[in-house]
Amino acid sequence: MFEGRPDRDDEIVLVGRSNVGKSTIMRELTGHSVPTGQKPGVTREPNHFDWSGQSFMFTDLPGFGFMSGVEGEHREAIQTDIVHYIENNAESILAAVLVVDGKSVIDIIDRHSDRGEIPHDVEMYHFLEELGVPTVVAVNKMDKVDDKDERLNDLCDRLGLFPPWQQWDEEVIAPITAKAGRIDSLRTALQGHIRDAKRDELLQFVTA
Ligand SMILES: Nc1nc2c(ncn2[C@@H]2O[C@H](COP(=O)(O)OP(=O)(O)OP(=O)(O)O)[C@@H](O)[C@H]2O)c(=O)[nH]1
Repeated sequence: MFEGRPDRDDEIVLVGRSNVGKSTIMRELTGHSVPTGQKPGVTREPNHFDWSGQSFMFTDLPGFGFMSGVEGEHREAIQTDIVHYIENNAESILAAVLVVDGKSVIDIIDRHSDRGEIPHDVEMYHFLEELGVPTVVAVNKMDKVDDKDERLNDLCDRLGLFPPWQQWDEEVIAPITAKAGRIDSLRTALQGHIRDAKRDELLQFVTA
């Protein structure tokens, strides 16, 4: 099990396959320097970061899926820990960011579907939906994608969202290039979810 969660009322979690750019996004969002690198699986334990001036924290969860040098069994255990972490802290999670690699996400999803498996990204998206955690899908590495609209429509299709993707823009689907600091759509989506969550909290307070 993961240990040492700081005592914060609210948090935003980042999940995604290894090497999709979660650490890079975290650095862009919070300004904190985190280990990033070519080697998949750099993040094995949750990393918690404060967002300057905010009362909540960001939690970068370990990458799931393939990790070089990590045995299948250990990989499974990390995945179980991720699911438990989200379940146990669902009450305090304001929003989740599911990060995917825009360049490879459709190929990876389809490869697993073709084998009769449920792709991790799709499973995670539905898991978060079932828990009622507002989720933004950050489609990273868009600098490597030529056919942006087609790719994003395909992704909507695989996640069970009706295309065109533009109707989910800045709420569910956020195309970004974290490496170049282009994450505005993610910021906008998160701000919207934080506002909604805070509004619900205040509503509960006045109706209690
Ligand atoms: N082309 C491109 N590369 C990117 C982008 N964002 C991140 N990368 C690169 O992708 C690689 C992985 O980035 P990380 O931020 O370490 O990924 P991670 O998801 O934290 O990886 P794990 O720690 O393995 O889970 C690095 O080489 C980054 O420079 C992007 O927007 N475009």
